[in-house]
Amino acid sequence: MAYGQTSTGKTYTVSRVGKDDPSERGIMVRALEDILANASRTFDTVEVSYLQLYLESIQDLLAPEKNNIPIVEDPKTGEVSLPGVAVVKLQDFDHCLQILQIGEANRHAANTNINTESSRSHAILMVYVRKSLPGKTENEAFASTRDKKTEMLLNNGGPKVLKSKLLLVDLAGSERIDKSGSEGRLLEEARSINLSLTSLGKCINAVAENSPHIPARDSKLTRLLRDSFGGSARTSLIVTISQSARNYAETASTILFGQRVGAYRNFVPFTFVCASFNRIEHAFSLAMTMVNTVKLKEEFNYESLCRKLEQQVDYLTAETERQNKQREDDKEKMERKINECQNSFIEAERNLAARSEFLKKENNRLEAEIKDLLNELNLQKDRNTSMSDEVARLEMSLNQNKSMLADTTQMYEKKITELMVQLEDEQARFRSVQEQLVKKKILLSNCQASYIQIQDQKEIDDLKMKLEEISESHENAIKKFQSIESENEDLLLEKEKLNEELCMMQQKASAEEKQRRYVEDECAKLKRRVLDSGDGFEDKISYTKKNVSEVPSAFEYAMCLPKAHQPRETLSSQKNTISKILEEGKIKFDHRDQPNDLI
Ligand SMILES: Nc1ncnc2c1ncn2[C@@H]1O[C@H](COP(=O)(O)OP(=O)(O)OP(=O)(O)O)[C@@H](O)[C@H]1O
Repeated sequence: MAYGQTSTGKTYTVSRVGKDDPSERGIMVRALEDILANASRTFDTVEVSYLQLYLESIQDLLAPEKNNIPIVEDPKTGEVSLPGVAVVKLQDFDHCLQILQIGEANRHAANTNINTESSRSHAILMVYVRKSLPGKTENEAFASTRDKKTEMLLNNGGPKVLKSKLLLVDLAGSERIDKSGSEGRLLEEARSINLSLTSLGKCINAVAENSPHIPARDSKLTRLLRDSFGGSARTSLIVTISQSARNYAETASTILFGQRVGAYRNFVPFTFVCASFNRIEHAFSLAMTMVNTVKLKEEFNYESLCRKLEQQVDYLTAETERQNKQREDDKEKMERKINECQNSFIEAERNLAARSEFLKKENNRLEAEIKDLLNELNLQKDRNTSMSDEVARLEMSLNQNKSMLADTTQMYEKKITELMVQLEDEQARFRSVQEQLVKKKILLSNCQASYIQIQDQKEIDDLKMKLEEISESHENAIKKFQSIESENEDLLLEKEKLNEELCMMQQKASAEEKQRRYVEDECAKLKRRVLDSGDGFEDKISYTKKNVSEVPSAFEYAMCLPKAHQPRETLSSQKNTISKILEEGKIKFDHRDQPNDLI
């Protein structure tokens, strides 16, 4: 075990790997080198585990993900084991260096994580050596390498295995908490380290005093080292001390600890290593010298130590005064800063109040604006409703107009049919008049023929008179026929006009239908936009109104309302013409009924 104040060279002495320079190697490497050199590759195994104990938690340095490893003690043998911890079998010395390097790197990484160069954990290298001892007849080649003990075991019987364990412990540095001024996590670490070191000291004291109870359960460190106290175990301690006068108190307590351990009966060599020595070999030689010296206590000059301690007290008092003064200055500065902060706080509060006032006003204004906008929206909604009513009314009137148009068209068609019937009647009557005319012509020619035969002048005169009458009536009939023909032509023209008007009206009706659909679409769009937002609603309403206002004039035109006088006049003239024709037809009828001799 290496024990000593922090930064006095424990890690330097114990754990350094010194891969490239053998003189840089610590005790761990040197011990393993020695063990491997004396082990048979065929029959012996050398295994290692490398752990660190930080804040009462055991971490595997060869598999750092394994943390908080439990300690198990065999109640019978008292052997300590760590289930789950990595146990690596060493192949050769190079492999051993690799393993120790890995352990060192993981310990360094752990220290960096807790942001310190100093080791705040206890590092423990466990070396398990198993030496196979072949039976008497086996492998005589190894006879020369056997020592007395082996020989003795062999003489006792068959093959055996010699088991041994070496623990190399780099303890965390002890420190005086009041002096180091550690706080927070550092304080917690220091407490944990000091606690474990104190319980280590207690255990050693107990062993030294041959006490029946060893308080090994007080800390994990002592539980881990449980099987190293007493029994067949041997313990060596390396004590590291600082050469600085400032650390005399710690140095003294470290040496006292070493002295206690020195009283332990199983203790083997007692070693001092001083960090002021540059080479470890020098330190060892000094240690060996120290082993043979008398009690350490007698080595000390307490008067000079006392003087030096007094000097240290003076220095510390001056330092305390200096720090107090600096604290006073800092306090003044802080008070000034607090005042400044208070002023700026008051200013900020004032600004906040002004800002809050402004925000209140702004809020009121916005609320009023929202109210106006809501009113406007309601107004727009009303307008929208009235627009919808207007659209519905227009739709209704359009439907009515449509039905009226259909009625009018039907009426005109009926009239046309009637006029056609009348025309056909007139044509039939005209044909009968023509037939009568032909008959009368024949009659006239017969009369002329009979006139030649009539000698009587009177008869001739009568006949002449009758002839003249007949000719006259004949001419009248021709005239009437011509007038009927012209009326017939007029009627045909009238019919064509009516057809044209009907076509026009149908076209206008379809145009109106389109107009109506367009208005409906516009209304639907407007409804949708009104629902989405009230923006631009006024413009759309006026646009729609304009479009809608044009609709009735087109209807009026299409439906022959007051603007369209022409078709109505045509209709009355048609009626007149038709009644004329009917009268003429009646006259013809009357004529037909007259006796033939009168004609
Ligand atoms: N014998 C020595 N020769 C030269 N340098 C040394 C010697 N011993 C220690 N040092 C140096 O002193 C410093 C502190 O040593 P080290 O880290 O080994 O101390 P420590 O006791 O392990 O400290 P801690 O307990 O805080 O981890 C290191 O820089 C180391 O190189």
